Amino acid sequence: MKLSQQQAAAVEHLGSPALVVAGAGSGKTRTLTARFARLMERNVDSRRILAITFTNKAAGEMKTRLMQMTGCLDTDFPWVRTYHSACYTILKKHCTKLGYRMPLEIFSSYHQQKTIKEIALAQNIDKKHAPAILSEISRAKNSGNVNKYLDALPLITRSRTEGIYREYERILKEKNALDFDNILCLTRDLLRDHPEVQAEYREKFQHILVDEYQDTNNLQEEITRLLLGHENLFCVGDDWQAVYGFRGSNVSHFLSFPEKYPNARIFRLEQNYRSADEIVQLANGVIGFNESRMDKHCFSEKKGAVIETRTFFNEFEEAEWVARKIRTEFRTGVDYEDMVVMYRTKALSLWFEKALRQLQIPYQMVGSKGFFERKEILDLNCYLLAAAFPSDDVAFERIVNTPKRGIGPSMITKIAQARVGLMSFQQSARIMVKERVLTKKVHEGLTAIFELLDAIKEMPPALAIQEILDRTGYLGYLEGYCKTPDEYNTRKDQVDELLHTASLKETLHDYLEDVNLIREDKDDDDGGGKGVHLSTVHASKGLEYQMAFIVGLEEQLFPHWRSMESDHELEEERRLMYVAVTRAESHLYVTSASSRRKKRAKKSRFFYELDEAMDELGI
Ligand SMILES: Nc1ncnc2c1ncn2[C@@H]1O[C@H](COP(=O)(O)OP(=O)(O)OP(=O)(O)O)[C@@H](O)[C@H]1O
Ligand SMILES: [Mg+2]
Repeated sequence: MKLSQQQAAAVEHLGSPALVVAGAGSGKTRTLTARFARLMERNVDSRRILAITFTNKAAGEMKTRLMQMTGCLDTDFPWVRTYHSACYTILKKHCTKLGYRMPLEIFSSYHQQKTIKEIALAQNIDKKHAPAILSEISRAKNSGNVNKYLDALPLITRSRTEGIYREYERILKEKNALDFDNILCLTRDLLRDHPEVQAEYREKFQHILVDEYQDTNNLQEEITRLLLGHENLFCVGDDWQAVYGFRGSNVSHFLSFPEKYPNARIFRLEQNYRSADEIVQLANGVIGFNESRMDKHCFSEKKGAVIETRTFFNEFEEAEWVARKIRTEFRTGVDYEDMVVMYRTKALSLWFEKALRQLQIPYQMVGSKGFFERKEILDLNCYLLAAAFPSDDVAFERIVNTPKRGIGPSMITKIAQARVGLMSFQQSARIMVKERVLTKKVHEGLTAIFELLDAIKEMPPALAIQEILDRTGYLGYLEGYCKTPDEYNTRKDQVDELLHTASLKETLHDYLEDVNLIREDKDDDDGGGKGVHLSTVHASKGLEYQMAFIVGLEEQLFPHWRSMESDHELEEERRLMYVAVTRAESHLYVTSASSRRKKRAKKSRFFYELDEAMDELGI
């Protein structure tokens, strides 16, 4: 792999922690990957290098790259992972030390929300607060110090959040379950409180490499420090691209690297190898509107970008223009996979999906956490969960009357009331079936469910799903549920997709583990699909495309209304804009609509800033 002098210097550096600070497209990820391969040449065992990526997709790409470079196999790189995935592997091995047992269940966001709502109900708190409370809890955990975080909340929010938090954690523990944040929390506890475990991993990981370091949160930082038994830490990042502050990431870890590691070497890369210089300069112009930022010089030797800003009458015209443009460019030889349509919020994707479909242009959604949250996918996965984890009340409650079997809410209450001690819904229902205390219809319905759950428990996941479909007549039910044949076809396609995903795993537990780790990885896609990418800006991080469309550039949308109150948040939005612009290699189109959902829409301040920067650059 070709490297510049600066990149090579970073790759070769040994003997102290190192940080590569550089703008987008300057080859940070490439440098990190090259360093991995170089360490192998120096006889470091690839299994003893921990390389942290931001998404599962990025981990996959890095592994593929490494395989090409070294001729090794996928399995030779077991520790090229996201924080969550690496921590989960550590936890699985040692969870008994924390009072858990295998198999662990990972709570999906559906499970989290249901559980929080129920607790809120029991504590007389309006369940409409549940989502806010859940994200507060999540931020508290990722802050690294829950109590301190809660203490700093306004009194009312605090008492409400704290009460729910404690009960929520109790339930998780009782169910031997984790949520996504607990994967990190518990790994930290494990490493902190169990010196022998810490020693094991300190000895194991001879080198630690971290990509996208600017978006590390406190907990991840703490885990990294606990794992680091030496000075072989290599981080790369760009403070201009810190865009996860809203989720508790803390760019100060990045900025204070030199203080934390006084003997650290700082490397800077200035040349952008991705984009044409006009795009690089435009991106610099955009970020220039932010007050707080490190200074960086970025340039590119490539010239001749196409940059265009456009405003349309409404969202339909905007989407139609984008779709037509995509078709025209495709005809001139640009592959669909080299094009991306980026938006600030996922809700915007609809219009573009529709316009692309109309022109029969293939597309794929990047970062659509939607898949595992779709009704049909949740239904089927909850069957699998209920089979694998009889204590999972959320899953059992969802499937017990889906498809309808005459087991309505009052019956569910009855089952719930019959529980004693730590008994789960499912256990309670099983006892009622055994004791024959139910009406004929309910008895038969439950019996059928239990026969099904018992049958699929040991099956490979794809077979298990097929069995569920066959025995419950699920597709017939789904057809009745859908309002149009079109909707049914889409949902049916998702079920096929699920069968395919499931067929890649051998055991039910492997499958569920994977689903839950990926499901929560909000920036993942199903990988390898064909077509134009549709993506949130967040999910586009680290990726590159010949041609990029940034759409919906209107006030309230981008910057997002929730982030318009403080300068601090507004700057994060502007960094997001910087991320978006720097995805483009040679073509950049930026669009807005004057009216959206029949309401007047105001052009985004970023739109004007872009125009201003373009004027200055004479583009
Ligand atoms: N020395 C080089 N010579 C040629 N191409 C390079 C070189 N370094 C990087 N590239 C290419 O430039 C592009 C951007 O590199 P990379 O994705 O590693 O940048 P990055 O700094 O990680 O970007 P981002 O900040 O967006 O994550 C890639 O296509 C990469 O292969
Ligand atoms: Mg990168």
